[in-house]
Amino acid sequence: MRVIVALGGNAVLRRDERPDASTQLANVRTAVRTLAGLAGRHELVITHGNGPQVGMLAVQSASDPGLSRPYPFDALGAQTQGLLGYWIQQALQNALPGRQVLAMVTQTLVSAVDPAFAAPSKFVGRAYDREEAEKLAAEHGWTVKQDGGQWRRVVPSPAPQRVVETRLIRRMMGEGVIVVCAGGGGIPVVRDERGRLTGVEAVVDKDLTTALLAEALDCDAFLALTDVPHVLRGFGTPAESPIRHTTPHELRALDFPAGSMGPKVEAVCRFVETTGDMAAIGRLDQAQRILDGTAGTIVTPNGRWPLTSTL
Ligand SMILES: Nc1ncnc2c1ncn2[C@@H]1O[C@H](COP(=O)(O)OP(=O)(O)O)[C@@H](O)[C@H]1O
Ligand SMILES: NC(=O)OP(=O)(O)O
Repeated sequence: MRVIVALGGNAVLRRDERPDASTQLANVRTAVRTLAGLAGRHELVITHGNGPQVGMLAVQSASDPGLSRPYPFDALGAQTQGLLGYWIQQALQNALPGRQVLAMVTQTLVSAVDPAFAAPSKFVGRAYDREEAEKLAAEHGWTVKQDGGQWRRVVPSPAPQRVVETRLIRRMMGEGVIVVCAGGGGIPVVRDERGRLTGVEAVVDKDLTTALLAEALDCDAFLALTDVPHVLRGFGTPAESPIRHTTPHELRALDFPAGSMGPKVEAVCRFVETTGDMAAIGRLDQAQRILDGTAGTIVTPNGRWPLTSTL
């Protein structure tokens, strides 16, 4: 099977952890144990989040007295692709001697007139209490929003339209290379009327970009891997219960929070609706069990996995 895996931000940096390089690298090495197992059985493409990291770089840039203005988010997104791509690539090379691994810097095309530019929604960086968040917002001109019990900065997150380097990713896969790409949803760029690309101030949702790429690369399965074993019905209520096997239709009838589970559910539904293949949301360390059908929230056109006829 050709499998695309979107590695959640939580896999690299948990909310309760300090963002030291050593902590993130240790988490990447743990994540890669699972990914290396998948690569032994399947053709694998890996994408990853960058919310915590891109927010941290933005804070550093905003507080640098030597700069006349902070670095724009396309540049910060490129930095996170380089850093996380490097860690993932090296950990995979060490885990899979003899396999070719390539972390690519990739751009994601968005529309310059996407309404998301006027309505920031993507959480980046660490969480603050309300007072601190509002103080930082006033100081730096940020928009902040509530994320669970805390507050975080939000930035525009336009819809991904195409991964610019899709053909090159496909070519590398054809050579047997394990490709790491579309990190942080890809560096957001727009194309002008002369075909030239320019970066824009945004952070694209990595699950939505992964769905797009999964389709463009003819993947058989799309796994959105995070820190929860299932999507929960009634999340946060006493009646919450895991959704195990489902359809896009059933999932779309439920409500999910915009900053976290919402885009994941939207991404897996789109992939299944467009391709008729399988997508799933679940815990990173259960990735192979998800593909076997014994873990995670598995989404297929008829709610069955492995796919069987309903006739
Ligand atoms: N209905 C739900 N079922 C399960 N988790 C949910 C649900 N709604 C929100 N969440 C939250 O979504 C989080 C995963 O989303 P997110 O933090 O964006 O993941 P990642 O950064 O790993 O991609 C979970 O840790 C959980 O707190
Ligand atoms: N860019 C992005 O979607 O990052 P997270 O998954 O870390 O939020």
